[in-house]
Amino acid sequence: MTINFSKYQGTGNDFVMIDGREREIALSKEQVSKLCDRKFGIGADGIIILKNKDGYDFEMDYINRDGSRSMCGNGGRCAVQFARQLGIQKQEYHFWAIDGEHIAAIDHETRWINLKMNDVESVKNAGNDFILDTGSPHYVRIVEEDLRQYKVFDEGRSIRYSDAVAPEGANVNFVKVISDNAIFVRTYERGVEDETLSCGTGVTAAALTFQPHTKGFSRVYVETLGGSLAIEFVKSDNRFTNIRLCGPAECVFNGTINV
Ligand SMILES: N[C@H](CCC[C@H](N)C(=O)O)C(=O)O
Repeated sequence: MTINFSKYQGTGNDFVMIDGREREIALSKEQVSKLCDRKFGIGADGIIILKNKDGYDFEMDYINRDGSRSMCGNGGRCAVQFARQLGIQKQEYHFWAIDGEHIAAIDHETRWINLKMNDVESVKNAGNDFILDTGSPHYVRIVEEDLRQYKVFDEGRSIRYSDAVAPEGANVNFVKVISDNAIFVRTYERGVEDETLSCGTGVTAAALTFQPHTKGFSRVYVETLGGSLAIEFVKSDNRFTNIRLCGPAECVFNGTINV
């Protein structure tokens, strides 16, 4: 199958973007793996297929490189930018994803995309750690040591396959607090089965939980290995609403591939 694609990245989390609006794109696990392979393929953490959806500007179908599906926050920003590249020009984008409806807008000054994430109704405590779903399942651990030296892969993989998050598993986020409104986050991603340079739903989960006693509106600045992001939200009791994941999304190159 010959596929035209665009390679996008959102703070270093990278995706093969495919326009599936006029043509049904059905990829096998082997084809997904090949496209994401960093030596034998294009190289990406996952694939995003844009589809038509009645009542929405588009539907975003995110596939991890192991073939599993989930919502993807960085991917959602890239999908909006890709839709604009395809000629869907809107002030506000309404799209459908595996976890429901999302609204997004492009800030033409900063060129950041502000993506509304679905509400988070509860956070589960696991010892001093947190478990929550921000469109995909997340485990959040706040660390005291130097996060740049931390064994993210080993520790992350161990938690990802632990009973604490069985049977679906979870993405695992390690958080170093910088200040009362800034954190540094590194993430082991389920479905990629490695650390990624950033994880959108992950930094959202980290921002919501690193200060358990906040109330009302917060804007948290997040540093990742792949770049900077900001997360806004309103907290009341253990519920989070008006969650916005704000950050860049850029096209790296366009191409054609046989897979
Ligand atoms: N690997 C995640 C989905 C992608 C999450 C991440 N890329 C993001 O930006 O939210 C999972 O299967 O739960």
